[in-house]
Amino acid sequence: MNMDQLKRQAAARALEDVRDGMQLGLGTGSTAKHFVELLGERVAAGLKVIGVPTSEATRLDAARCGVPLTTLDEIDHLDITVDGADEIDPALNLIKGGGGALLREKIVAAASDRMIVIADDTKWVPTLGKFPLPVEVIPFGLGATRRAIEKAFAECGVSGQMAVRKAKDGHVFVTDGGHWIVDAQLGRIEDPASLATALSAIPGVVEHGLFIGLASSAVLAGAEGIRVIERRKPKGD
Ligand SMILES: O=C(CO)[C@H](O)[C@H](O)COP(=O)(O)O
Repeated sequence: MNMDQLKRQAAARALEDVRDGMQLGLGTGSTAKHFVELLGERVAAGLKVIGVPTSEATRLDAARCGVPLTTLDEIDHLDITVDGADEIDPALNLIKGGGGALLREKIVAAASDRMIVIADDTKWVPTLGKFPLPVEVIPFGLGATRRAIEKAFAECGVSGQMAVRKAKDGHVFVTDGGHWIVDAQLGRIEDPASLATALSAIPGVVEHGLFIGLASSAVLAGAEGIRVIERRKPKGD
């Protein structure tokens, strides 16, 4: 089975949790796209759901697949968000943003009762950080923001090259929100929660790709089949 078939399998497994009447967050990326397509087939067969897309790309895909859409201004919560990830650790902390949609993805995930992460099992890692960490920034004052990011990295015991993301045409990649992304090659992030807090405190940082405590479960498809991993909730949660 190739990688794309594994992604579709993970998406199909997540779809089993979707019930009539649910309000869904729709993720971004090649795995989430499978979910949107499969959801569209169920909608065509009569399933009643409504979705909030996490990017303009997903909005177009969902419309093409006949999935009814709304916004977080029109509804007050989401039942489930189904989204992909670039890395998933055993605590179900994530690196996301490889597709550049991290800001809307995090807003939508945070507005959801549950977030199901769908992926092929190559995304499962013991420690986050091999995948470059995306940090979404305001273009104004980028030099100062980069220095503040470097300081936050040093305080959290990580370091690595940073580069402003470029689009395929060589121009700077611009997010749906009109911001830029700095990708940081950190290698290993021993304490992702502390790094997330430090990055969130920097004025020019709009958002970062560390998703801490947001994923409820992960559906991982691999050669040996599908594994569903539930997040262990901290006491009192
Ligand atoms: O965070 C994301 C987009 O911002 C994606 O979910 C992540 O990059 C995984 O993408 P794919 O399913 O194509 O591997």
